[in-house]
Amino acid sequence: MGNVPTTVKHCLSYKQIIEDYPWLRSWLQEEKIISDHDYPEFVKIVEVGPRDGLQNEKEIVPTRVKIQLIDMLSTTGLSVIEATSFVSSKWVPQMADHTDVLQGIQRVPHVRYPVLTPNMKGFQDAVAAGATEVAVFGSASETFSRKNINCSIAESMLRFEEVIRTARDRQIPVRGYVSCALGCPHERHVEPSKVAEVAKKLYEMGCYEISLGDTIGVGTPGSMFKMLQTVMKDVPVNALAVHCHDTYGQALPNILTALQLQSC
Ligand SMILES: CC(C)(COP(=O)([O-])OP(=O)([O-])OC[C@H]1O[C@@H](n2cnc3c(N)ncnc32)[C@H](O)[C@@H]1OP(=O)([O-])[O-])[C@@H](O)C(=O)NCCC(=O)NCCSC(=O)C[C@@](C)(O)CC(=O)[O-]
Repeated sequence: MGNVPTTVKHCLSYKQIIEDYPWLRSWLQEEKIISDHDYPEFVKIVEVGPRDGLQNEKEIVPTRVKIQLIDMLSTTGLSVIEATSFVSSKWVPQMADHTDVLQGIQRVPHVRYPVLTPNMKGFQDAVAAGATEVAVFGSASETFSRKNINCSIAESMLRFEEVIRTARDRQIPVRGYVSCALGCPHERHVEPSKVAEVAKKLYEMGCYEISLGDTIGVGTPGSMFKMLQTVMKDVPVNALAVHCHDTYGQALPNILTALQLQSC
């Protein structure tokens, strides 16, 4: 079989391979590389545009436009819309109107509107503004952690632990992000084992879902496959999500790879 397994593992679509080489199906199933279904029957989309998109706009988008955007998104059938972030306005002035945004939107029943909270101050401000779901955001890269949230990975875990514990007491669900899951703007390569370590900590602390972020969009189907296979040993696959930036046009192939792994 030569190096077929490696080829297969890094291919975008197993469906095509099985059509071309039907005899491979049983081997792929035995190796748990595919299941009977090629994709999960249900895919949840967490819309992050109002937060992750608008936080990067050079010109600050007016609050009323943000509210209008979220209200329009609420009518599309999405079940989760990340609305804003309660971070320092000195660091991210684009999100300084977080309270007005959260209080200005028309909440639609069955749509959830989580917000980012990096520490207890962010959490308390978010709850005071009416947040009913929050997300903490860590990193698998030490340098990115310091540059993004001004603390080491270890320190961030202590901050998040307090946020998660307090949120649990108030029955507020917490989602967790791991940035730089497929590469870092400063350290370049990030070991999948480091991603798994941070993801596992967040999961064990009580995050109901861990979103693995390809923060700078350098991932490929191959690196996504390898990283997810490692993380899936430590965190149940049904508690994992991917967050793929499209910097080099690889977001959709990377998401497709993740979906195929999810259905294995
Ligand atoms: C995390 C902090 C707040 C720490 O900021 P810090 O400066 O280290 O905080 P500090 O504890 O030293 O406090 C300094 C000042 O900040 C204030 N402060 C302290 N906390 C808050 C808060 N929550 N909200 C508002 N103000 C806050 C605090 O009150 C104080 O005010 P001062 O006394 O100087 O007037 C800061 O580093 C920060 O805001 N960073 C911005 C991080 C950020 O928003 N990054 C972008 C989102 S992450 C991302 O995009 C990745 C993701 C999630 O999308 C996934 C992916 O793509 O991979």
